[in-house]
Amino acid sequence: MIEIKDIKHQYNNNQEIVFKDWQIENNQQWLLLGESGSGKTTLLHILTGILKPTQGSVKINSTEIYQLSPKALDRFRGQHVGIVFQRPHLLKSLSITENLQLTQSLAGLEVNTNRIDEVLYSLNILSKKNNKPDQLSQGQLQRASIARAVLNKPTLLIADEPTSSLDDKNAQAVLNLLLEQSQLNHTTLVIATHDQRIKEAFTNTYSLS
Ligand SMILES: Nc1ncnc2c1ncn2[C@@H]1O[C@H](COP(=O)(O)OP(=O)(O)OP(=O)(O)O)[C@@H](O)[C@H]1O
Repeated sequence: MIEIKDIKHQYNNNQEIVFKDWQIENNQQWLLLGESGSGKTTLLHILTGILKPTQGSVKINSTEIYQLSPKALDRFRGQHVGIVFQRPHLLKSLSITENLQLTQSLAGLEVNTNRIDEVLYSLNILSKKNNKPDQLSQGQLQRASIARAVLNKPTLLIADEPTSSLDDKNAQAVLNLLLEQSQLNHTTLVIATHDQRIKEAFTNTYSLS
């Protein structure tokens, strides 16, 4: 289970942002909704261990993540949190497989090429495993970034505005991939968006006002 409690955050002297408590059961799929500037990215950063809030607690599988040392938190994030960014952010000088091997090593896990092949196969890009990122199409790159996010079977899979720059057909395809991959890997999915088109696929929503 993932739980946030009594969270408030204040950037410098700006107005404090208050987040209502949130409990997410394992394997649920949630939308995080909110207008521009309401705090979606801030909350995602707090949830993923990137930004320590001014107040409050975040528990992932009963670990209070902000009570971990910085090193332990890095490792915990590598093993328990997968993030799909708006842009892929893969290392250009490495092949897709090498990028994924790095994702395993940085999380303190053994390199497991069978697992890498399995994930690439499930996302239909196994044939690109030895290619560098600039040899992939945009759609294939997005699949590679989803592969990286689910590789270590994280407890929590987060996607920040994954569809906002896509046309209807591609937005639907990416949404389907995220839903499918979260089920396949038994991972809780949280998608932050203000994209009205994808609301129908979700029954669980957390709204920021
Ligand atoms: N590093 C920062 N320093 C100061 N203020 C910040 C910082 N990051 C965000 N803010 C402010 O915090 C508030 C919430 O920002 P946040 O980026 O979380 O919103 P958002 O809902 O993700 O917006 P969008 O949908 O436009 O990306 C905004 O008022 C923003 O100006």
